[in-house]
Formats: sequence, structure tokens, C-alpha cells
Amino acid sequence: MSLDGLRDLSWLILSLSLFSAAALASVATILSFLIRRFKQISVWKIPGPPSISYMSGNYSQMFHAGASEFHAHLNRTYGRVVRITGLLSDAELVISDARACASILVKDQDNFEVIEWFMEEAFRGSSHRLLSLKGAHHRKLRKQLNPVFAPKHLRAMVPLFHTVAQQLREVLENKVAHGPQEIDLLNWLSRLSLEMILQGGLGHTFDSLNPDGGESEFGKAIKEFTPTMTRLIAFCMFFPLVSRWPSWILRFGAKLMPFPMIHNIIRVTDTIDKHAREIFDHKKALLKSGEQQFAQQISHGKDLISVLMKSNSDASDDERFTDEEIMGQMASLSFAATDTTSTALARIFFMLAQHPDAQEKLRHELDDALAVSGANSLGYDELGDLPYLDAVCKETLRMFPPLNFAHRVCLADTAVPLSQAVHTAEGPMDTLVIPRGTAVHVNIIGLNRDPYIWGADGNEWKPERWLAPLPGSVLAARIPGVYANTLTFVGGSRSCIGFKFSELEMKVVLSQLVPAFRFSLSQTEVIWRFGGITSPTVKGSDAVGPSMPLVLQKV
Ligand code: HEM
Repeated sequence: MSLDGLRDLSWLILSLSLFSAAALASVATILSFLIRRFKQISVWKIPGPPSISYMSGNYSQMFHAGASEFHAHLNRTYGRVVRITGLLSDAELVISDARACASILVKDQDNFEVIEWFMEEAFRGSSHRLLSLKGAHHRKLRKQLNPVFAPKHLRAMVPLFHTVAQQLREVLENKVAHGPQEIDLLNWLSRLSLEMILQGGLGHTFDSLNPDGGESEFGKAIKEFTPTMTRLIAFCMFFPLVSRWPSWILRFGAKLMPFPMIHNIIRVTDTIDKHAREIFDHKKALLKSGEQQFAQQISHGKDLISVLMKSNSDASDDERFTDEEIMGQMASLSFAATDTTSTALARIFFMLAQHPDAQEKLRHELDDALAVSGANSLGYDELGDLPYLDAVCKETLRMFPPLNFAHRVCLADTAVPLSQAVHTAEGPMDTLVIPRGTAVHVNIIGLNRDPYIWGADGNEWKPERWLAPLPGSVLAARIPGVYANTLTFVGGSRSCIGFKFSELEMKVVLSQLVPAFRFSLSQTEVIWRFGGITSPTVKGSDAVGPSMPLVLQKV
């Protein structure tokens, strides 16, 4: 056979193989869908809202900026277990039943994969990452990482937190030096939270609180991460089908897809990775140069990644983090820590502005504590001993969790017990059988406000509820959360690793700003919009993005 003939034959074989592989993959996908549809018959019996579109089901009601009202409607009308319709009329579940949440988040957690981290894994370039890992590998790395967040390391971080918070205090003092001013506080809290995790988490700075400086490329990418990810939730139904594929294939396929939001997430994660690598290389070089050089970092070597790198040098081979894993950690910590904490802080200041009495009470408590300490800032134990400060944080995080949902996808058919039976047309159902591939939205805000748990005033912001013993119904519910009987930081091995870091950061910032400024609502109406993280926006200014004007006045 001639050379040309051989070439034609190999092309033919290659084309046929590709065609057969594509045909097989399509048949497998369709079969998997059909099997799931069949298994989902029991899920369809669960009451839920009518679908409004064959293509997108209830997604346009569930995941748009004004969706909070729809989420509350689901709880009011259908209760703690609600069936909604997803993409291509797939059945999905929205669950705030405490026992079911305990099964999904803790007991049977290996059967319920985190959609966001999974997607992060799919779209990131490097072959090693940390918090996007699953099952045993995730548990192993999480176990190794937990000590980095131990109280002794957080305690050492308090002076650094105060320095950053004081920097913000000075910026704001300059702004209100000649009288009360309306200030977009969210903008400053976002810069502050970024700087806190940069300095406290990574031992680095982008000088984010410089009033003359712009936003860093890293900061922009961090801000874009969660909203971009949330837009991708519609694709979650396909993940169980591809979850075992290597990430380089997923990434290659994702680049070929005609969806700008997928290209966006690749760009965002690449940018975060690029900066994480630069910061890591710098830290590694310092560590090599010796203890003295390492301590010259902005955090004096007390940041989380420095602690990890130092303990890593002494770790045994099988416990040692690879460089790639440390970098993956740096990226994950940065985006997990920034917008969550800044919007939580923004909500606290907003509530204090709405409730001047509570603001005054908090100011008194902080002023008294400062007077007793005789210093210009409160230490770790002093901050931990202030009951009203604690109550304000807990109540705000209960009523307004920055993340309304923890999204999961079921990886294996699972029987999930319920605290309270669901009433279907065919009678009560006290165990849910969730088929593989079903998306499950753990309804954090629904459980945090459940009137059967928290009482008839569960929907009201009342810090005082934390100053007395909690009602027996709260303890009886056995809420599987790591923080204050709420799901704000969820529970199980996937719970928020940084919740104590975040709590401490919030308390430090409140202790610096509340004694210095009086906060009141401005004439401009602020509304809170759902979008992965619930954030404030000026009513009618959709294009401008999140912002929260408040009036600040020197005390
Ligand atoms: C008010 C602030 C915060 C809130 C409300 C919050 C909430 C959460 C929630 C709900 C999860 C679980 C998501 C899921 O399972 O679907 C989570 C995970 C995580 N958070 Fe936070 N977070 C906050 C601050 C922080 C901070 C400051 C850090 C780092 C210093 C951090 C680091 C992480 C990491 C690394 C994970 C993944 C844990 C894992 O998969 O093992 N978070 N967070």
C-alpha cells in the first residue's frame, strides 16, 4: 500500500474510533439519564412548586438576585423537604430537615459531593489541589490542615488583625474628619477581608487598604470566583457522569464548550493560581534562606501558610504536603475567606445601623472592656469574653448566613432519615431515598430560621436570645453545624475550616470600629441580593455591583 493509502487508512481508523467513543459516551449519558429518571419517581412524589420551564425548571426562580423571597416561600408552603425542578426537568431537593442535613453533611457525606469544589477541581489547571479533593484524600489533607487553625495560631494572629483593622479605622477617620459622611462600607470591608486573609493566611500584602490604590488582579479574581461558580450550578447534574475523568480532560473539554461562563471560571482560577504560585515561590525562597528571613514577612511568619510550611518541613514523607497542594490551599483559602467575611461584617454593621439601641449597647460593652484593659486594643481572651459582641455575631450569622445553601450532588443512591415525615399524596414518608445524580441544596437559611426550632420569633434579629439559655427545641433538633447550633459554616468534614479565623477577624474589626464611629442608614435604599453569597446593593443600580452606603460619624 502506498504512503498516502496508509495515511488515509489511519485517518479512517482514528475517525471511526473517535466517532465510536463519542457515540458510546452519548449512549451512556442518555442511559444514565433514563435510569435516573426512573429512580427519581419517589422524589417526584415530594411536594414542590410547579416547574415554569422544561429547560430550566425552577432555576430562574431559585438562582436569581431576588430569589430570597422564593426560598422563604418554599419553606412556608412546602416545609423542610421540597422537590424543585432542575435543568431538563430533573428532580432536585431543597432540604432544611435537621436529621436529613446530618445524614447529607456528616453521616453519609461520602455519598454527597460538594459541587463547587468539584467544579473547581475540574476547571483548575494544576494536577494537585487540596480542598477540591474527595473522600479519603480530602479527609487526610483536612486532618493535616486542621492544626494550622488551632487556637494558639489564631491567638498569635490577633495583633496582625488589629493592625489591619486600625489601618481601615484611620482611612475612615480621615473621611469623616469634617463631619458625617456617606461611605460605601462594603468596598472597604472587602478590601479589609482580602488583606486579612492575605496577611493572616498567606503572609503577603497587596496594600488593599491604601485609599489611593486600585484593586489588585488577585483581588478582582477572588471577588469573581463565587458568583461565577454559582452560575455553573445548572451543570451539576452532569458531574456524576464525568466525576472520575482526569481534570486535564475536563478542562480540555470545558475550553471547547460554547459557554462564556465556563471560560470565565477557567480564567478566574488561572489568575488565582498564578498569584498563589508567585507568593508561594517567594515564601519558599525565604524559608530556604533561614528562620530570620522567614520572620521578615509581613506576618512575621505567623500566617497560616507559614505555619503549614514550617510544620511541613518536619512532617514524615506520607504526611508531607506537596508544593502543589500548598498552592491549592492558598488559592482555596483566599476565595473562601474574602467575600464570606466581608458580607458577614457588612450585614452586622447594617443591622447595627438599623438598631441604634443594639449599637449603643455594643459600644458600651467595648468601651468598658477597653477601659478595663487599659490598652488601645482587646486581646484574644478579652474579645472572647464579651457576651454582647458574641451575641451580635451569632445572631447575625444565624439570621443572615452569607451562603444560603450548601450544594451537593448525590454520588450513590442513599436512604436519608427525616426528623419529620413528608406528606405525599400516597401517605407520609419518613425516609427519603435519594437517587445517584440528584442535586441536593442544603437549605442553611431555612434551618437557621426554622420557627419550630428557634421559636415564633426565629425570623427576627434579636441578639438577646443568646444571652439566655437557648430553647430546648434548639438542642433537641441536634443541628449538625459546627457553629452556634446553626448551619452557617455547615458541619462534617467539609465544614468551614476557617470559621474561628473569621469569627476572630469580625470581633477584632467590630472592637476597632464600633467605639470609633456611629453607623446609621443612608437615604439610599440598600437591598440584599442572592448570588452564591448574599450581598448588599443599592436599589436600582444593578450594573454597579455590590455596595453598601452607610453614614459614618465620629463618636
Ligand atoms: C463568615 C465567613 C464565612 C462563612 C459564612 C463561611 C462558610 C463556609 C461554608 C458554608 C463552607 C462549606 C461549603 C460547603 O460545604 O458547601 C465553607 C468551607 C470552607 N471555608 Fe468558609 N466561611 C467563612 C469564612 C472562611 C474563612 C475566613 C476561611 C479561611 C481562613 C474559610 C475557609 C474555608 C475553606 C477552606 C472551606 C472548605 C473546607 C473543606 O472543604 O474542607 N472560610 N465555608
